Amino acid sequence: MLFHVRMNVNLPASMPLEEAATLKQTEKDLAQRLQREGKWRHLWRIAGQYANVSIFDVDSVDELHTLLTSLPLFPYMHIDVMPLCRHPSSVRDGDF
Ligand SMILES: O=C(O)CC1=CCC(=O)O1
Repeated sequence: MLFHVRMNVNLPASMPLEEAATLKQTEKDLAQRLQREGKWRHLWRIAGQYANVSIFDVDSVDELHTLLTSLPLFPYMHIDVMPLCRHPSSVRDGDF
């Protein structure tokens, strides 16, 4: 199942820089592991914003929920999820 996910990150200004750096590094390590596993298929920065657009390929809504809520930055993100299905006019076979 494919999901389009938008994540807007909003770290509190009061957060110590070292704590923010550790959170970002932990997030990066997990995000890169999930990309290598094929779960996090696309990760794009939205230009000019501390936000990303991602495509996840997971087995269920529950798996997506577990994955998103386990992200180290989850407490500091606003997340919007859109489930995707195949467009009848698409020329791709789904393996993008
Ligand atoms: O910087 C972001 O958009 C939040 C984030 C998601 C994966 C990652 O490494 O950072």
